[in-house]
Amino acid sequence: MPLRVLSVTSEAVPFVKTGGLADVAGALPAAVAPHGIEVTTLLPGYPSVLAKLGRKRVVHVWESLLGEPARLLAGMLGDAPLVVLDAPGLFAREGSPYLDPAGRDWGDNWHRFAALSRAAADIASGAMVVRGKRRLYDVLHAHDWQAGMAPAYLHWGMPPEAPIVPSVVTIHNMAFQGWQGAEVFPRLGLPREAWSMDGVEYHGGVSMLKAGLVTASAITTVSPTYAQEIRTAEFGMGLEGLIVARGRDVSGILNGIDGQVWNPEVDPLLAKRFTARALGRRVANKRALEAEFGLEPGEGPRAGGPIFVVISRLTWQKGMDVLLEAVDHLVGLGGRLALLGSGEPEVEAGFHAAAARHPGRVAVRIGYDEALSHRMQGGGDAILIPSRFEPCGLTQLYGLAYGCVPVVARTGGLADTVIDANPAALAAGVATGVQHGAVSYASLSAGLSRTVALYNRPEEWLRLQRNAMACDFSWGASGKAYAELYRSLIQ
Ligand SMILES: Nc1ncnc2c1ncn2[C@@H]1O[C@H](COP(=O)(O)OP(=O)(O)O[C@H]2O[C@H](CO)[C@@H](O)[C@H](O)[C@H]2O)[C@@H](O)[C@H]1O
Repeated sequence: MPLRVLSVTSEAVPFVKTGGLADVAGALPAAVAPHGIEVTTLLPGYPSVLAKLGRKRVVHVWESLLGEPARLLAGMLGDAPLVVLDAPGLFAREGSPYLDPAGRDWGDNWHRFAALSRAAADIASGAMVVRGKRRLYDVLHAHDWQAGMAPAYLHWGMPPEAPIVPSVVTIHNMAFQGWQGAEVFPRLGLPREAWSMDGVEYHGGVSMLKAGLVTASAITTVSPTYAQEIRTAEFGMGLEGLIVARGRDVSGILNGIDGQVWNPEVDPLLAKRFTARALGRRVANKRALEAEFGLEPGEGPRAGGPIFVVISRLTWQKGMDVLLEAVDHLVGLGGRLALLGSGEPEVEAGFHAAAARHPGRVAVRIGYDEALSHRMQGGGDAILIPSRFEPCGLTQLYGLAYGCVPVVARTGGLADTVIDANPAALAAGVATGVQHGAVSYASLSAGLSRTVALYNRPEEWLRLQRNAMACDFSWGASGKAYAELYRSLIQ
């Protein structure tokens, strides 16, 4: 019989996505299935999720889940089981899973995701009856703060006769911790003993991420370097002491990418498909991208200069304010920029202003567009990721697969997945991209200059692209690593 894991997440492809968490949570079931693990995913019943679910089969009912009526609906995520928490009082809201129409966090997010976590603990401990038998899970896997309370409920909130279910918390982003004032504690349904420095209390309130980190059997994050970085004050966001204290239980497992979706040889979204051996075909995608973004076209394969692309949330984490400072330098080098993203209004406005300053050289699309992101990876020359911190990062992995050379800050998963084109790596013929130091105008500008110099040496650039495309960041090794972790917890 396969090992049963309940994966608890606030988003998962193909049902709902705002960022990389959705890609990873959506891919996890298929990544571990070859290793004898059956992952059931638990998602909140946002309207978009319920609409995609189709026929609604009720598999459990709560009269009161932290005060709200709720039911559990069954479905499928690919070939794996899915359960959806239908609690209209908490989740029947259109738009972003986390934000109200004005772009502010919903005021009851703590309640919404504590309820998701409470449901997860109940399900993992056998609340669901399948074919007359209680369905038990071997491991609960909680993603980010939205599921962080689930291990805490397993630890403090179960009746004595409940089975013991080990748990994993995966940190996809330490910057979001789900903090709320102390007044919510009595409404969480936890015993008083949970309110302590070694419990859910954090700076006089409740931290949902901390609650999970304190109580989970194991903690993972999404790259080995980030797993080290979060032990320090610079990256730990206040929780570094806890990470150090739990050091033996903390590990980093790199995210993988879905080779069915991200493969330029078969990608139906590209103007022209290509391979590492037939990179000449890639030019058609570059021309299409120029036309789509209104960038000055060039004649011949290298005319017009390199196109740098950005596909990103436009936030402080992603270093987009620094990129704004460096845009003039990028254009001065002969480069062009095509940006797709949305986020902080002042950053969006800054890029609009840069596009107005450099017509034909800088172009901006504010919004979210999955298909366009494929065309940009397939037609851009280099993808810029100047993050201040990056737990793993997925767009550099897509860039590698598409020969869109990653130009990245040397941090977190970016440091772990891109080989900098320094003299040693070039001499050895192993470079796959460009890394620059901690994000500042000076280091990013130097990285851009080095990239354009490489681009202007066509043979070296071709080598970079081919090396990049030869990298294997599919889920193989990481799926095995998660499977081994789950097994280690039930021994
Ligand atoms: N405007 C847009 N249009 C279309 N697609 C867009 C887009 N903006 C972003 N995307 C897509 O959203 C995803 C973003 O994933 P990332 O891993 O790069 O960052 P994110 O910070 O969201 O994730 C967090 O979780 C993931 C998963 O663990 C970690 O890799 C990461 O470091 C961490 O910050 C990618 O699939 C990207 O292509």
